[in-house]
Amino acid sequence: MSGSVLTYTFLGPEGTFTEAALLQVPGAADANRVPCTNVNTALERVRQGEADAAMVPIENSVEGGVTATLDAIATGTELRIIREALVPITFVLVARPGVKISDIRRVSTHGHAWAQCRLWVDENIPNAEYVPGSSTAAAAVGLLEGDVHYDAAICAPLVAAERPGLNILAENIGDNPGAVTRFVLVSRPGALTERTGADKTTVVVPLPEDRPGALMEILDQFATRGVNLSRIESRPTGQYLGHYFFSIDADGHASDARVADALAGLHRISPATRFLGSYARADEQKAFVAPHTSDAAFASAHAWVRAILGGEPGA
Ligand SMILES: O=C(O)C(=O)Cc1ccccc1
Repeated sequence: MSGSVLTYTFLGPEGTFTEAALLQVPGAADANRVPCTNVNTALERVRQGEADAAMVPIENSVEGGVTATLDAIATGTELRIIREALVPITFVLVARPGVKISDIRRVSTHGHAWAQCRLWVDENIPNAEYVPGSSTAAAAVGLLEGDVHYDAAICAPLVAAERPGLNILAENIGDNPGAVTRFVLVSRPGALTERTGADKTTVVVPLPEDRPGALMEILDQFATRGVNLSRIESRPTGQYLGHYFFSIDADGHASDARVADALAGLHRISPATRFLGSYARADEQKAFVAPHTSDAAFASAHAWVRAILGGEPGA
């Protein structure tokens, strides 16, 4: 970190979809942008205070949760999501000049990109072997750097456009034309981000063990308070077989009474529940709030209970 210029880490190198997400953050174009070879390193630099925030992929409309990110923010020193960004995803197949589609034996890219181009690969290069890459851009740049053991890469159109040494062999090769990836900007815990009225709250809830109906109890905390969920995923804690946590996105902000009440309920059921932040929704969609779950309804209910406890006649 240097002076007032912010430092952001991201899953690099230059040209990843993650960098495109970072560039949506106001001021990021003029900030210090530090590419990292994996999500863990990007987050660790924030934990160590070497960067102000990290942009990392968290959820894909085709492939689902990005497990490396879900796991990295669920454990270790606490972090906070302060912002989200949505990036439409389109893929191209690139190779060195002279290489034809029929020459391709091995293809490298990020695992999520490979998973999203399955139909095109099966139809056009069915015998191609997959070589895992740390990112789409790293796979593409590798082709230019020489001694790699693959003949083609799948990456963003921008990477190819910026590098004359890469030939585009096929465009729009993603199986789903509407594919979108959601990225989150992750910082160290600090003041809660401001409520906008169109917010999202992310929590990690370890599932209490040997308790019938524990998952239903967790979901009930949201349901009875009229809080809609937009993502729920179970992940193994990695400690032993059968031990899981749930990673959950809920509509609303921790300062909304219905969300705060749901958080308190989660803490009672599972005291190791981790609050990962409340932040503005990228699509600016406001949550539907039923009258009986509004802030006013909670305030009136709490006042009524206080009156009872104070020995006043109940209304
Ligand atoms: O590898 C990249 O470019 C990334 O930013 C990760 C990724 C890969 C595939 C889809 C969306 C994000």
